[in-house]
Amino acid sequence: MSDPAPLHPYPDALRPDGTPAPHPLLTPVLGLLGTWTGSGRGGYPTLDDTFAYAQEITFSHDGRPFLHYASRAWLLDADGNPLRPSARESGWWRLQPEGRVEALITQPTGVAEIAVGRAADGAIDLATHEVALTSTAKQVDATRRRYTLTDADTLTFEHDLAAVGQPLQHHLSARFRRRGEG
Ligand code: HEM
Repeated sequence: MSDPAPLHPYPDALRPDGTPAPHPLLTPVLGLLGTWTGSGRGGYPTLDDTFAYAQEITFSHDGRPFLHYASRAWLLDADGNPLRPSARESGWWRLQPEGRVEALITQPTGVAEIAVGRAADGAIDLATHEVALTSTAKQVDATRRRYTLTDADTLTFEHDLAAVGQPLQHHLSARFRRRGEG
């Protein structure tokens, strides 16, 4: 008789040289695979102060031409200690020919973004195609996200935001190091 609760037979891979082999369309984003941790600073004209935060990001794949993306951030106090949980999001980056990316990203704040862009030469640039909001979400009109691999183990991130009546402008910048496995 078969096991009623079998392990998933197709676990996600966090490395380009793991199993399953990445789909060829993932070639322009292979450098992102894995878990990244780092910290950054953010702000917005509507906020009294800028803030410091830490963040963990994971990109994985299951052999098909999309990445699973998950991010969790937490705010830091002036001494760099955790203050409280902050933004979370997760989604799917669908890779198309010539490094074109279609990303679907959802947040627990009631925001669902579809972003489009391109991955090339270690940089991924995504801009909003459409935003859907739940009835209680804050107004978010657009974002722009730029990820840059400055070397194999270092990732930088810039995030611009058009929201709550403000035009597109800086919300976040961060720098991450690849977290070793095991
Ligand atoms: C690492 C990721 C992020 C961090 C650490 C972060 C942090 C913050 C913080 C600290 C605030 C001030 C309110 C509060 O204390 O919670 C804020 C406000 C806000 N953030 Fe972010 N955020 C992140 C990502 C995003 C993303 C991806 C979006 C939109 C797609 C976004 C949209 C907003 C909006 C709309 C506000 C409200 C501004 C206002 O009402 O004045 N944030 N964020």
